[in-house]
Amino acid sequence: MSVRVVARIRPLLNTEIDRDAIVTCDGSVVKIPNPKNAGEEYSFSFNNVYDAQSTQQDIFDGEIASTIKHLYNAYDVTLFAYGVTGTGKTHTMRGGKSLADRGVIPRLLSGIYRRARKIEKDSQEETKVEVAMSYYEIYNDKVFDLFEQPDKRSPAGLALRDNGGKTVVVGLTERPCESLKDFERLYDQANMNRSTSATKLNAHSSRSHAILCVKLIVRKGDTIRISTASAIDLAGSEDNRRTDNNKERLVESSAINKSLFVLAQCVEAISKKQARIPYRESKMTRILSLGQSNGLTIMILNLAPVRAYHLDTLASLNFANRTKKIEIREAENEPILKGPPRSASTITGPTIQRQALRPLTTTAHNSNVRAAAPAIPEQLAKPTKAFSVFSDKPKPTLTARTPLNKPFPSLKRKSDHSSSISQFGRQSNQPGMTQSTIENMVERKVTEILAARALNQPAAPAKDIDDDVRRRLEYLEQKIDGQDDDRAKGLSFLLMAKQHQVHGEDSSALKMYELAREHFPNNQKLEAKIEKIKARILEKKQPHLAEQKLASIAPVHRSLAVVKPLMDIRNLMKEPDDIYTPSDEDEESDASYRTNKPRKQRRLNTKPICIGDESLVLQTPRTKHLLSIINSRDVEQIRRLKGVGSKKAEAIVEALCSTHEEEFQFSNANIKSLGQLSRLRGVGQKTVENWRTGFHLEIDGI
Ligand SMILES: Nc1ncnc2c1ncn2[C@@H]1O[C@H](COP(=O)(O)OP(=O)(O)OP(=O)(O)O)[C@@H](O)[C@H]1O
Repeated sequence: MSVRVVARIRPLLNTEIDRDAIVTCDGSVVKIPNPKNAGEEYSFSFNNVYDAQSTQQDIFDGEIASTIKHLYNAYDVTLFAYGVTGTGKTHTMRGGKSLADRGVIPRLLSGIYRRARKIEKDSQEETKVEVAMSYYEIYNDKVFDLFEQPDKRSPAGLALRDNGGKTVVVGLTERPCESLKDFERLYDQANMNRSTSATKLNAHSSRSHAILCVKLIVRKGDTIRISTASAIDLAGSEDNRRTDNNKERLVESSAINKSLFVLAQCVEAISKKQARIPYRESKMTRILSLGQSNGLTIMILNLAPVRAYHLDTLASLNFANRTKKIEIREAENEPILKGPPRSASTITGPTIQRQALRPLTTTAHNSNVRAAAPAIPEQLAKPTKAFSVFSDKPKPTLTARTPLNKPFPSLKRKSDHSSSISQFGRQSNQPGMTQSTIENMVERKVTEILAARALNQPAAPAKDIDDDVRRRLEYLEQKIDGQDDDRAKGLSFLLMAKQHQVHGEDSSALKMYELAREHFPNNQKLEAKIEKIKARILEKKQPHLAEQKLASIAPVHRSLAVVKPLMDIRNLMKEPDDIYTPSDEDEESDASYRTNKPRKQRRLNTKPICIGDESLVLQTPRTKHLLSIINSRDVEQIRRLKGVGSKKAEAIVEALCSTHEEEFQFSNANIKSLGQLSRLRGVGQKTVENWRTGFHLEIDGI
């Protein structure tokens, strides 16, 4: 099933006037004029469109009410509101205080409790339903628990971890909610902790993405079924040229724009079937993992009807158009069979519970049926990416199942879920899984798990360098490990600056470059960049200056001057960072290995240190650990590296011990670098990179 995308056009606000309205709808099609040619109209078709007269009840009845029964059938549900700032996302998701104004979240909860009471009553209390919630926000790319007051938050926020292919927030509070009243009290209280402020475009603008997770637990006899409804109110993108934002607002808004930019890139990559989807480039996209979760996903595209939003609205419509092509596999969560008596219920315990790791919109908690399958490690339940993309051509089967203007079709539960294949979680739904595929999968997972465990063992100390050098290396490594907060901040300003530049927002880009300045003092490239942008802004303000400048250029160079800005933009898109040049100290040794360039000789204490044929360069903990595994010559350890079976491990050890391997005749034939390792018989660069990245370092951002 594809992501269901519905649009909602908000009414005109008091400050807006009728004749400025440019967005209209016709059935399930949104229409908007071409900004360059008012006579031409663009049409965007969605699963449904709600016009300005639509009420909160209409949206709930049309889109959300039907998801309640899917939740009770153990499907996860993800709802998210997307749109420019001030288009009505919070109004749609949360809404106002009066009964009629309540948004989809309180209505969803109300429906969940109503059904719970009915199920409990009909089963004469044999079936029990419990509800728990967690609620957090992503503010300036940091995750904060909304059950914690802002002044008590740790400035670094909560960490994200990958757990069996799912992104989890570490240390999030989960609270049981026994009744709708309970929920409303907690929800209102948590919303007070949300980061909002007045901007020029919205008096109560949300400055963060808010993610509410409602966990539904249905116990019947020995079976427990858990599903999660995630409701996400994304912060709105905004054009800083229109907002007059001050420095703080500008930083917030750049973080919001950056995450939405990454989200758009993810959707673009998915729709182009690219192998790499840049989920990890922002916390929001990591958490949302659009297209990766099972169950139902509904995106509500909020639109303002007026001309002031013209270009933004077009951008949103284009984004939504691509999003609707993402296909998500529908899969219900497996039941958990009750094992030995539970020591304490996860829900009915003390009022506040801390979770070490918890899945967000995902199904991990259900995918292991331990009583039935004790021999399989639980990490095997890690899912593969579950998305595929439709082509633009409509597929008849899909149209039949997801007709326009119709809520979700009913989802049939598959009857063979308890077969042995179901131990593999989402994989169990894939048709045509042969025994050997399963075995390969098991082997791969076991290898990954063992490699991850191996990584947690302390690295073998390098015996072949003197203490002084080791101390120096350790100091430098610590510096890199700590990611030098200041530098990281500077880099994020640079990234934001570039994003603004790509969008042609020179003034905002300039502000960002200026903010980066204090983190990279005396950086000549940065200073030059700032000067260049200043000149460009001036040129825009005083075009005659630009004309004079152009006139003074020889004709052959003139065309280049016109082409150059375009090339600049292309280069910007290509190059991750052209300003920050890492110093010798913090450059990873792996860089030269990856680019195949001749290794730069690096200096520590001005003295080059040579071991064997290579200069000693800094190695990341990951690289060091990989080399220590290889140099152990232990088949058991090497076998655990990604993609290495017993046979390959033996061949590697043989190559290492071979007297013909002249490359490794130094220092007891230990491998000193990734480059050297890649030249080992039967290895190669790709394999090395695979091994290196195959480790599951449970460190945020790696
Ligand atoms: N359907 C609607 N009916 C009536 N008023 C609406 C509707 N949608 C939005 N509004 C009003 O428009 C204003 C902006 O809405 P809202 O705060 O929900 O926008 P938003 O998209 O969440 O903005 P931001 O991203 O800045 O948080 C509010 O005053 C809200 O009450």
